[in-house]
Amino acid sequence: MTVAVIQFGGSNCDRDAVRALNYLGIDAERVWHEDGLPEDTTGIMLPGGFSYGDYLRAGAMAARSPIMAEVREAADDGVPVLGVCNGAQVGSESGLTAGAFTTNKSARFQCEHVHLRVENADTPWTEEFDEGDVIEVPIAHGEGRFEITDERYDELEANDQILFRYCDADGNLTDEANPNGSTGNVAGILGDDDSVAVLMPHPERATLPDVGGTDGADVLTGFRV
Ligand SMILES: NC(=O)CC[C@H](N)C(=O)O
Repeated sequence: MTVAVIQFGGSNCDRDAVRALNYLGIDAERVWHEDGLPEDTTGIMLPGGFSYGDYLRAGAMAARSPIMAEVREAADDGVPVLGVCNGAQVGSESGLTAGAFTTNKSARFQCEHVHLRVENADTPWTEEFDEGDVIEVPIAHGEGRFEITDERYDELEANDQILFRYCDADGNLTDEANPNGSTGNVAGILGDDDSVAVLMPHPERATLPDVGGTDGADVLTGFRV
């Protein structure tokens, strides 16, 4: 079982991701996007960073790398795919998931710890949790505000595709707890299949006990399924 952590020019969380996955006993390796997916790929992580300097829109250029067609094919075959932060932006820009991540309401880069409420605990990424559980993980982004049409938002809700929402420490969905102004406090969503997920917060930065919190570990274990 090997998780391919795909590195684009400007990715900067690929090493952290491999380290966090390895710490959990999950085999993972960095894969340069031009090299294509290795044969033995059993999971795919799109890591955080600033692919192509976030030019045009964050994730827009990486989404057009030929490897993303392979990622889509693998996702269609049921290979788990997790996009984190810039990886979430790449996932949404490539159509793996709905909506878009746009400039934070503050118009600033924000680096802070946030609380997330588990909205759907019946997915590979959240099966260690119960619905309504609150976890604490870091965010670090300038373009993390989730935007989507009302119609598509209703579809996401109806299909249980909302994975995490920003909340306060008690699980309340307040405006103050929504760091970037995301529609419906949405922090993470599922693709058409629950084996595909994207989220703006960084579970890999909350996995190793010595770097501040371990609440993200149980998200990454989704790759074990
Ligand atoms: N940590 C990251 O992945 C950075 C996210 C992103 N490129 C932004 O600032 O919006």
